[in-house]
Amino acid sequence: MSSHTVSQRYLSTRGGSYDLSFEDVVLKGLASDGGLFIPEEIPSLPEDWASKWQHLSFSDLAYEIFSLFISPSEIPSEDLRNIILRSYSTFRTKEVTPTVTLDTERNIHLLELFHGPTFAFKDVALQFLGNLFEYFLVRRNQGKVGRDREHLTVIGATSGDTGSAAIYGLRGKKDVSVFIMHPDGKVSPVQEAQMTTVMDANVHNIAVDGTFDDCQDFVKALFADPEINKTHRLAAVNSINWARILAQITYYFYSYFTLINSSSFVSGATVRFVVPTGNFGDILAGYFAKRMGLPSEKLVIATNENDILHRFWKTGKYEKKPVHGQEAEGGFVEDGAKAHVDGVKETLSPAMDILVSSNFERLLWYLAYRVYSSDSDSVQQRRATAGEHVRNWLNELKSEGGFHVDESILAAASEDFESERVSDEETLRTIKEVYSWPSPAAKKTSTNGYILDPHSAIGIAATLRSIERSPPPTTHHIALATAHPAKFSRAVDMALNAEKGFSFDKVLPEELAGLEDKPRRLNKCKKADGWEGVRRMVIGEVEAELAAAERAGRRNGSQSHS
Ligand SMILES: Cc1ncc(COP(=O)(O)O)c(C=O)c1O
Ligand SMILES: N[C@@H](CCOP(=O)(O)O)C(=O)O
Repeated sequence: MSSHTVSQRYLSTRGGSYDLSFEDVVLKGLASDGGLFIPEEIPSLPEDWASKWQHLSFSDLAYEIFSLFISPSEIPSEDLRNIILRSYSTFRTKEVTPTVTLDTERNIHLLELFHGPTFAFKDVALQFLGNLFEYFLVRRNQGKVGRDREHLTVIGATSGDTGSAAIYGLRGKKDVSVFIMHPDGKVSPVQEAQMTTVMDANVHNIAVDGTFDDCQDFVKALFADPEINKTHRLAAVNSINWARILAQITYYFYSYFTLINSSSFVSGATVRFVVPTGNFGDILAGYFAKRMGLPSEKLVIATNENDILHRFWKTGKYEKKPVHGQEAEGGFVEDGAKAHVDGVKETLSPAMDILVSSNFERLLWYLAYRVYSSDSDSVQQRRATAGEHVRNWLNELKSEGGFHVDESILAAASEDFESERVSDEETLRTIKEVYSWPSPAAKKTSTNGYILDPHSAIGIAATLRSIERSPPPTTHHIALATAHPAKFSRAVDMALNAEKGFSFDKVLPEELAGLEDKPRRLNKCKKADGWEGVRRMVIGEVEAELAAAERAGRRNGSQSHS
């Protein structure tokens, strides 16, 4: 796929092929058969990529990567460049996603992904996606007024970070309403305040008395519902949306270049990325980067105690509920003192309290494509076979609560990935330990040591285990720091409150100070009312919002976008 042919088309992981363009899949989110969109081809890198891209800025690099997937016939180059520049101008550092060194001896680096508006990695993709939605809508709505204007109803589920990043990416944008469901009381206080203190009329928060998985199920049910799809154009902000994955590919390349441009990197050394994982979106972007040609020896999945992915890599079984007492790397899966809600354990890394990882379906398709087709099959046959396997696995997950893959699939999965499960206890220990490291990264902070958020700490704990298998000096580990510690005061305080000179106030950026005291707007929804209850709420609120916008003359097409 070159940047100057027509844009490539997209397939569904469940076997459908709808001949859709990039714009179609971005606006549609989920395929009609319930599957996730994947590009027909994973583009390979231009021959001179390493020398040509090595010193590019983050935005220029993003442009080069996105251009391999989006042709100028869909988004003219100048427009794509502008969207990218606008998206990353909101970040607090010039590098957008800097990589810092935590341990010079052991070659441990941290890819800091929390310098965007909401202090989490989601900003990298959601600032871009927000501007992309706006771009497509402006183009589609030219010259249209009132109810003729296309209006997007964005629906998302969050365990805390996607919600705020989506809200900040979409607040105040014309022709878009955004509805974010979060599990009531299960996101951190800062995350909840970030979402619910945004007063723009197009932002709607819904607290569901269930888990993140319940919210994610509601999203998928709404996308599958013919009734709301007839009257509303639904769009997705979760990583089911292909644009989320695409945008996350950039920082794997950018971090790789930061590392090889540094004096600590010796030619021929290998790189491993370690990724705190829940919904499997972030690490899937790393998989695409690797498949495109980025030299990363392994991708290490780091889960918290909600370890469905880790259990898969150990056993080949993808099962919602762990068997009580089942053996797992790093300990036993057992109830302990904390609550289990519908199979999800509440941990100190709440953004990863996820039972079923939605993007895993995309990887399953690639594994089935590779393992189950023979060279004599046509590409169409191979795609159909992969889709059929994914459909069967997902049906089994729905009906039986799990499925089992054979050894060849597990072996293929293990070629690119390893996995680790990290307990709460180890998370706290890691935050404390890293705080005491005299690292180059610590020197750049205003605190006495480098402070990890609990999700990033899971990445470092997994890194320390991965180092035993793949030690320095030949291997460098880049662990992804997915959120700023200020978002997760509970874990950070628990780990560091006994440390001399530590005070949480020093961690809190001015943008987040006082947020929790601001007025809030939020609706509540009972899990028992099901996705139909959410549907009623969404339809009612969109109607009220559009009527108010019409009364205020905001749907006449003349007002510029924020
Ligand atoms: C802070 C943080 N770390 C890690 C993750 C896991 O990322 P993914 O769901 O893409 O696997 C999330 C949520 O998704 C998160 O919010
Ligand atoms: N951890 C996420 C969960 C949703 O994941 P997504 O990447 O699919 O949007 C969150 O913080 O909301």
